Amino acid sequence: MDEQQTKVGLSDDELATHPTVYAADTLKDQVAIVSGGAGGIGRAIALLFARLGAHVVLVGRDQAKLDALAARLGDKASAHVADIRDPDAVKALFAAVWGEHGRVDCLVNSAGGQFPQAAIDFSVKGWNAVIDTNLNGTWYMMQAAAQRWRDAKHPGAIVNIVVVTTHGLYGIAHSIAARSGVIGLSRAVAVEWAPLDIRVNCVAPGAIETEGWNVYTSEARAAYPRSNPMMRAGSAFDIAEACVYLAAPSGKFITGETLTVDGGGQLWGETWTTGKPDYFRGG
Ligand SMILES: CCC/C=C/C(=O)SCCNC(=O)CCNC(=O)[C@H](O)C(C)(C)COP(=O)([O-])OP(=O)([O-])OC[C@H]1O[C@@H](n2cnc3c(N)ncnc32)[C@H](O)[C@@H]1OP(=O)([O-])[O-]
Ligand SMILES: NC(=O)C1=CN([C@@H]2O[C@H](COP(=O)(O)OP(=O)(O)OC[C@H]3O[C@@H](n4cnc5c(N)ncnc54)[C@H](OP(=O)(O)O)[C@@H]3O)[C@@H](O)[C@H]2O)C=CC1
Repeated sequence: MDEQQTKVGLSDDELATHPTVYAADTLKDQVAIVSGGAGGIGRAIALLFARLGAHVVLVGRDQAKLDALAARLGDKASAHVADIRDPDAVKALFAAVWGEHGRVDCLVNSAGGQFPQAAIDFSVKGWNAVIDTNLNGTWYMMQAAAQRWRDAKHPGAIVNIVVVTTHGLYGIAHSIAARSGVIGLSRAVAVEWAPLDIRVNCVAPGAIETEGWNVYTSEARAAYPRSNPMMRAGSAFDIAEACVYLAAPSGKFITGETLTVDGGGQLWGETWTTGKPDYFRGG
């Protein structure tokens, strides 16, 4: 953890007024569950989905954080505390939301994260914490959403926020493993759940400036904007618009796909979350 716990990324006011390509009624009357909904990327998603007409159910572990954002959004949002790693809590969440709204149209899984560390030093507990959060937790949410949609004969769309697993992100091998699992899982159930009219896609963000970056040192963070050919970081709003694209009718013929939003970082550039080892500096 860095000593500098600074505010990074766009403010709520900036997110709420950022120009968008989408029409104001794109998600009219829909209900969207957003895990990690009060986090950096999740709150951008929540603010945009609400702007486009959806009611957003914000999910996380911190009631006060969720309540603060829900208060800002008024009747466009509600706050539900749940740890996605607890399958019973996840079931209770879906029961409560269906009971309250009688529908869910979309699930965005943005809850997740990891700590940066050389893989060779991972403890069993640390490995399990990251796999449990990012793979198991995401799965509990996906399955609970799909079971409800099947039982109600209601169509649905899932968008899983993952990381770029192909190239260029070092120091978080546990998370790469978990997210590769989510991408594979999404491709598998995209087929199994097509008969249920459920689409499942992923968004893989590159370096997106959010408060989530506070788990990295200032040295590592300073290099992130130079980790792609655009030579800048992306914003949480870029990810929010990608999620709308996949969740809304614009994505109606897309399933099992991973949309990478990384300024080309998977093609050129490297991200060392633990600092670049001398070995790779050349010389
Ligand atoms: C461009 C860059 C890419 C950016 C990508 C992003 O995602 S940005 C957004 C990123 N946002 C985020 O990543 C935020 C979300 N991240 C998190 O909530 C946590 O990182 C979590 C996913 C591990 C969950 O943790 P949790 O709630 O389960 O609990 P816990 O904290 O108690 O840890 C459990 C165990 O893990 C181990 N361990 C943990 N830290 C370290 C460490 N520094 N060192 C070594 N090991 C560590 C340790 O074994 C610990 O147990 P111990 O030894 O304490 O008994
Ligand atoms: N920012 C970036 O550059 C990138 C981010 N990502 C991924 O995008 C997603 C969102 O990241 P970002 O918004 O930046 O990070 P944040 O840390 O800001 O947000 C993550 C959110 O997840 C919630 N969360 C974590 N664990 C749990 C849990 N067990 N149950 C419920 N909620 C949980 C946290 O809320 P609380 O702690 O209150 O429960 C937090 O609000 C993450 O999966 C991240 O790894 C991927 C690539 C790059």
